Amino acid sequence: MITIAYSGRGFTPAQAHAPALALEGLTVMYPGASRPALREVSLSVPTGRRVALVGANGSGKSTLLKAVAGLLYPQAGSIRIYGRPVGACHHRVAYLPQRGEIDWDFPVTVERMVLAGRYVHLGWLRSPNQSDQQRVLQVLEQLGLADLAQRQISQLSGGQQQRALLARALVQDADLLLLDEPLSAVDAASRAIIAAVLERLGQQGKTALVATHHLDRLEEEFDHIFGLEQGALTQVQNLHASLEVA
Ligand SMILES: Nc1ncnc2c1ncn2[C@@H]1O[C@H](COP(=O)(O)OP(=O)(O)OP(=O)(O)O)[C@@H](O)[C@H]1O
Repeated sequence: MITIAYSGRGFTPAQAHAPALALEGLTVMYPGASRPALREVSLSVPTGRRVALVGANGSGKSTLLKAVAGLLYPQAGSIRIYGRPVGACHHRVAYLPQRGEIDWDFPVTVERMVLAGRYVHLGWLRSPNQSDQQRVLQVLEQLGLADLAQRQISQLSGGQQQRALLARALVQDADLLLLDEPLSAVDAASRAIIAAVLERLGQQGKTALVATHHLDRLEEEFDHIFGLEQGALTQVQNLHASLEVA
């Protein structure tokens, strides 16, 4: 057994040498659907890798991320995160939903929205303290959002909204990041910022699974590609010969 430190309520054991994520025969069916949205998907993501999840609309990318985030209950198969079942280490997993799933008219500032990413570390009794605030400001700075901290989220552009969502996921200081279309609606400058963030996460030993339709720079921005077609895994590609997909 090993333990991985995190900046919140203590330590949670991770299984020694376990991959960041391991799916075995994962099958998900939405109520009333005629066929599964995910069909017996098995894959393994080693720690510290950036993985692109690609596929046409409706191929199951969001469903896979939601299942790993614990938002959907699979009909069959297993999900292991650092060797543990979903929910055993929820503070370690940060999920960035598609931009369209957020109510951007909700009256809250960018800073408050991003601060919500720290709540997983607070528990019932602790309010955000100065170090939580500092972490938020640091990430806002990193993502070029510091000047917008006090702006209402309804007043952000699409690309700024996308960066605010990423900021909320980053302040969680999770080890596994599940990012659903973080590159949608972003311009070249925002994309460069997000790519730099992903690279840094990899250097810090963090793992990112990213659903994306942006296929032009996969080789520069990711270590592996997983392809989905109608809910089935069709492609596993190792972009860097020196790396091995488990
Ligand atoms: N809440 C839901 N209820 C019923 N069916 C759903 C639901 N969400 C998704 N589906 C179906 O599950 C399948 C996979 O959808 P999913 O959103 O995972 O695809 P995706 O690859 O993320 O698509 P996109 O690229 O458009 O985001 C599709 O056939 C979709 O219609």
